[in-house]
Amino acid sequence: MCKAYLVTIRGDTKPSIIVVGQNGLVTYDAFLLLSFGGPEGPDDVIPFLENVTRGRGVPPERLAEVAEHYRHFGGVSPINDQCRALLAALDGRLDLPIYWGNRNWHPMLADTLEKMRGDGVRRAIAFVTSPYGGYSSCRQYWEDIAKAREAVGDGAPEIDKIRHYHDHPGFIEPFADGVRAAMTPGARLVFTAHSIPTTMDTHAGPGAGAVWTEEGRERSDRTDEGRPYPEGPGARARGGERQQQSAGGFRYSNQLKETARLVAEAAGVAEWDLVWQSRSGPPSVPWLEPDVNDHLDALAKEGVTAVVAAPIGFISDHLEVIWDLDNEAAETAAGLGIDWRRAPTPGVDPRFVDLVVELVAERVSGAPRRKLGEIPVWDACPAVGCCTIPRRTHG
Ligand SMILES: CC1=C(CCC(=O)O)c2cc3nc(cc4[nH]c(cc5[nH]c(cc1n2)c(C)c5CCC(=O)O)c(CCC(=O)O)c4C)C(CCC(=O)O)=C3C
Ligand SMILES: [Fe+2]
Repeated sequence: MCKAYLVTIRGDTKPSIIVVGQNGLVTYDAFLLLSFGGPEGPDDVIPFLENVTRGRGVPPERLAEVAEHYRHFGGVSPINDQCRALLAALDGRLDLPIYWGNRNWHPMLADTLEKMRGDGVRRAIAFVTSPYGGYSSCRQYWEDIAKAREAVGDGAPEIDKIRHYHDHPGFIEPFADGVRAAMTPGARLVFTAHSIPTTMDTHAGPGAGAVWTEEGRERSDRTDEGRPYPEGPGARARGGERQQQSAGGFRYSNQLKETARLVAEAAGVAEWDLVWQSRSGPPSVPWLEPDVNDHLDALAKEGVTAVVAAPIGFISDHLEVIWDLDNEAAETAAGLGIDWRRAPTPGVDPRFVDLVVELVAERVSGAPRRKLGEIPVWDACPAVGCCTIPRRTHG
């Protein structure tokens, strides 16, 4: 016996019907892999970059620079084959038909939802290829879903998004193995993640989102989130210092600090840094710092001669990993006489593939929630003001 409820899902314009099974769980009839997308050839590069940066105020010079990074790889982003590999690894593992849609390049999410509607899919559970909260890594995907559903119109499938998994053992353990294998005595462990504008971080998660009430008065929805995350012994996480003075937000940098701490603990490494990479904004707009290249400079001055980098901001070897780290940062390190090693990303490590299967099971059959950290996670956005930011990231 099933019950139907009328609910409003975050980001959706219309209320939708949720079918809840006997056990009180929502019933899904499809699985959706939701990713960033990337060009698949030289002609795709510019239109892809235009999709990524529409309405964000990214200057043409920055686009030309990033286009050049893609051209080093024949205009092909590695992210698509990584999605295909994950889909192949999931084949036969889920009791649901599997679909794939992207934010910025084909297969575009709206086309996928159209196909799903044609196949009779009513409600799907989506796995997003970013483990973290924040505007770019979470809320923007909710917005993409809402926009794609609107484009498809009547009968577009309802989409729920799987929770953040930054502290799931299936994400932590592959990184920890890679770090353990790469560490040498005296090497410094340096975690990296995509930099974001500091305002995006101060507004990440519930707590910092000021919302307008019906009376038109501004108020803040505050929860436990928003307090500075305690740093582990020996840890020197950089960036996001302003959280000491503020009561809200910081879900992105706080989750990254937690991931870093968990990976370091699992790998048995006492001293580590968390720094940022792939910044794209102008100097006039503050983004999370220090940049990994500046940090290498500082480490060289401290006398560090070996670095192990672990790109915990990414689930697989995105362009940011193979260009910004494996080329740019590696070159910086070489110039400073630093021995540079990079730990692998999870990719299709069997534990990471199991993580996807497990997170689906969590939602469809109430399997226990496995998480190693203390920062709470939710199945849906908990607050109206979650991760709101100014649209323009470049001033
Ligand atoms: C937090 C975060 C993630 C992790 C979460 C997630 O995975 O979603 C991420 C992932 C990715 N970012 C990617 C590529 C790009 N990001 C850009 C621009 C930006 N990223 C930002 C943040 C993030 N980005 C921000 C604040 C901007 C400024 C403009 C804006 O506010 O949107 C630009 C425009 C040029 C530039 O400005 O650099 C490109 C081309 C690719 C594909 C890589 C591949 O092809 O393998 C992936 C996985
Ligand atoms: Fe990005």
